[in-house]
Amino acid sequence: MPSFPLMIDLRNKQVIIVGGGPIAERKIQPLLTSGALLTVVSPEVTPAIEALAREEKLTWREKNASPGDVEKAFFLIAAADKEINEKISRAAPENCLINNVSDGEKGNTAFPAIVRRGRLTIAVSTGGASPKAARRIKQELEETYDEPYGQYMDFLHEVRLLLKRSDLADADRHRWLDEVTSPVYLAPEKQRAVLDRLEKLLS
Ligand SMILES: C[C@@]1(CC(=O)O)c2cc3[nH]c(cc4nc(cc5[nH]c(cc(n2)[C@H]1CCC(=O)O)[C@@](C)(CC(=O)O)[C@@H]5CCC(=O)O)C(CC(=O)O)=C4CCC(=O)O)c(CCC(=O)O)c3CC(=O)O
Ligand SMILES: NC(=O)C1=CN([C@@H]2O[C@H](COP(=O)(O)OP(=O)(O)OC[C@H]3O[C@@H](n4cnc5c(N)ncnc54)[C@H](O)[C@@H]3O)[C@@H](O)[C@H]2O)C=CC1
Repeated sequence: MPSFPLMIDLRNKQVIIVGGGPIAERKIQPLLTSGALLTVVSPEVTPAIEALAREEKLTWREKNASPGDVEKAFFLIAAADKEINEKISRAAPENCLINNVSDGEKGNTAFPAIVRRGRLTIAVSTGGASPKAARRIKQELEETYDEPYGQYMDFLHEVRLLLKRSDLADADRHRWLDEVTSPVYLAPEKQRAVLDRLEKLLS
């Protein structure tokens, strides 16, 4: 499927996961911090999904999926076996986002491999060519964009907010915004120096 990458706000949206095996468990993982209302419909679930249900991080409906379970879905993840996935996908509302784990072409969304460093998100998709290659490329990116990038994003955010509030000329603002994208500013002491200079300049 020709696909378009997009960041989605899932807060308070109904996300229904049909099936509770290891693949459902893997798809649920990045959704846990999305603010979505997660419901798993499956007669059996993995111990990790059961634990999430106990912790009230998701709702578990302990049953075979039926059309009524997905009628309010904003996003359906069909993660049971092939036949069930197809049947339940047909019951989803029009315009529902659908991820079909047994046949990507039968849904309208695909999970990328994800690197997260605070506000930085890097998503890798191979368009169904090779999920294992997506994983390998993700691992390479994890080494390049390592843990300090999370804190660095907070610094960039702070700089940008300060500049937005300033009455600096556009050209000067852009000069600052360019300057701080240099990896030199991954170092907290360099960040401090920039923030001090900016605060003086803008006060
Ligand atoms: C289309 C897509 C739709 C979707 O599921 O969203 C899809 C579809 C399918 N995957 C299958 C198999 C495998 N998927 C993985 C792994 C991952 N699969 C992921 C995404 C996607 N998988 C979407 C495309 C993304 C892209 O193309 O880049 C990742 C990136 C994200 C995630 O799952 O979170 C995650 C790695 C994440 C990470 O490590 O970070 C492994 C590797 C392993 O498990 O070791 C295998 C076994 C090896 C193999 O088959 O290649 C099968 C056959 C099922 C069967 O055999 O029945 C189908 C069905 C089909 O081909 O249509
Ligand atoms: N997209 C991907 O990344 C990948 C997809 N797959 C595919 O994912 C699918 C699921 O894989 P696993 O989790 O390993 O399988 P699994 O067999 O361990 O899990 C299936 C789950 O579906 C539940 N289930 C069975 N009947 C149901 C019904 N009527 N309604 C609701 N739930 C029902 C079962 O209780 C179980 O929890 C397989 O079809 C496999 O081919 C496999 C590897 C990767």
